[in-house]
Amino acid sequence: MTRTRLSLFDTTLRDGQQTQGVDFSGDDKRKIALALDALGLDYVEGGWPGANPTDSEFFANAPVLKHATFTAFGMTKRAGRSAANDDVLAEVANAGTPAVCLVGKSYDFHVETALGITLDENVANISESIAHLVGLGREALFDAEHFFDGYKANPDYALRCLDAAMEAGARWVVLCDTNGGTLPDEIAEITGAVARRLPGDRLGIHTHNDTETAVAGALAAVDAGARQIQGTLNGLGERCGNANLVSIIPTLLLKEPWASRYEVSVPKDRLPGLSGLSRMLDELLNRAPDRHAPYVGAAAFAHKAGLHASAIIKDPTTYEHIPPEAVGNERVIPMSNQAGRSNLLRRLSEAGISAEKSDPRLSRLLQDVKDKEDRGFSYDSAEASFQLLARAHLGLRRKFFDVERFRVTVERRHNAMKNLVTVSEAVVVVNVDGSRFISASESLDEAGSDQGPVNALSKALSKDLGKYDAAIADMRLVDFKVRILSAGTEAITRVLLESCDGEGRRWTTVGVSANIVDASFQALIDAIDFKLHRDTDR
Ligand SMILES: CC(=O)SCCNC(=O)CCNC(=O)[C@H](O)C(C)(C)COP(=O)(O)OP(=O)(O)OC[C@H]1O[C@@H](n2cnc3c(N)ncnc32)[C@H](O)[C@@H]1OP(=O)(O)O
Ligand SMILES: CC(=O)C(=O)O
Repeated sequence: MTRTRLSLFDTTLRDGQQTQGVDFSGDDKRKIALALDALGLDYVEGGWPGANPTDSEFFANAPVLKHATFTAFGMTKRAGRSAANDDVLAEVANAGTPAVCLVGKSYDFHVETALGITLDENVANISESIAHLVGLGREALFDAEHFFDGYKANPDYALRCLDAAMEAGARWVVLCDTNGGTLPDEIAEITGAVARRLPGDRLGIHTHNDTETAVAGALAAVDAGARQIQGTLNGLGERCGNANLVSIIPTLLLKEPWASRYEVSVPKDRLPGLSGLSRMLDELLNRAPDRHAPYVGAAAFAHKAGLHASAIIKDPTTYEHIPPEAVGNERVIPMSNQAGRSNLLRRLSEAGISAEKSDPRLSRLLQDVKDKEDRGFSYDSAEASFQLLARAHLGLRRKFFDVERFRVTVERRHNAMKNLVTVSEAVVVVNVDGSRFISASESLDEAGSDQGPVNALSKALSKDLGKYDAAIADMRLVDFKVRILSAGTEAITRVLLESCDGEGRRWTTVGVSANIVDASFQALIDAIDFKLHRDTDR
């Protein structure tokens, strides 16, 4: 069967940049554009030249893409001037990209209310803007803003706008569900109606995730005749985001009937790079990756329940829709109160700890995990603390250091500049091989900002561990989560700490106590202990 070619258009650097809280630097943009190109996307939209200095500079020093068509974004010209004399359009065209995508109105309400011009003027603006770009030798794309809402209100006018773009030479006209409120069945119905008028591969789809159906809407549009999908990495985008290409790409390559019906520019053998690409974007944005993201999330192949884990060990296809390696992810069998011996054995083997299934210590370990989870511990998240607990039960836990005592004080005082500051001070006394080390630290960073009591404790604890100083020198805390839980009639605090080392490895530890500082200290000790076990066992 001949497969139909779909075009993949990435707008992470434009619509993704419209996400609240996302602010790419020029360097971020370059890294992302090159990574998208390496994955094999057809188009990389870099932003809006002229809209802000970062985008202008990015286009002035454009990355050299090997495969993708580098695309600038802009809007149709304003009424009352020619396309050649519109300064906003001129900046977009002057970026010199091989392709330009222009957004334009296709909803009569928007033309009259947002632009305040006549319906005919808007059609002329679309037509003249696209013709201008084509005259400059550029490939032109037309993003028909609010197309679905416009079609429902006035189908003749919405179609007239598309026709104007097509007749002026647009390579693609893209139906945009700008407000994200159209559900997949309606997207399919309207896209189908348009596709019957515009056969061939010139119709695209651009969905937003306001009803959490952006991916489903994009796929429904393809089924109905759209041949280009616009989307973003990790579903970034205005408000609730755009269609997530990190979900769409593996669906098109691995799922039936999509894989047999359609062909995309991303080769299947590059899919294992997808999880890394998704995490790289989060890293650039300094965001914790979504653990539950389909395909690429750390929990996307985590099998928590005992029944699942037991079957997975016999055959992974029992509880997995695809092999995790296909998208560069990995299987995880977490430990928790939902676990049985199968989870336990699998988890131990992944940690490089061997044990016989009949070993009676395993039952005691399993019971201890369940008892501790009942008291608020969470070994499902805190894999490193689980490994230390398992080592303790199996007689494999080494004693690197002993904490004799610690003290933390929190003080609000005036500093030398007469400003009120809150400062925490911590003192920790540890024993290493019979030698006693006393360390003190305070919570102010180099800029004089208070980083809190746990930071002071962490610095004091890692300040002097004698012969282990070098082994923990590259360690840092990257995430700190606190949750108040109830255990019986008491409120207790659970602290989850995520640590990282110079090689980029991350691990999570847990502490539970009625006292937040004590809970944090337990998690800190586990974090250091885990690193020492791992690095000194290598
Ligand atoms: C659906 C989408 O997501 S489209 C992408 C939207 N992205 C962005 O807006 C991000 C980048 N935008 C910007 O930096 C700025 O809005 C700029 C530089 C483009 C324009 O800035 P300003 O000239 O100050 O205008 P402002 O942002 O206040 O308003 C937009 C103007 O564009 C006009 N406009 C909006 N869409 C169109 C269109 N398709 N064609 C022509 N004009 C349009 C509006 O009517 C408004 O003009 P008015 O104030 O004279 O009514
Ligand atoms: C063009 C665009 O981003 C939209 O209509 O949503």
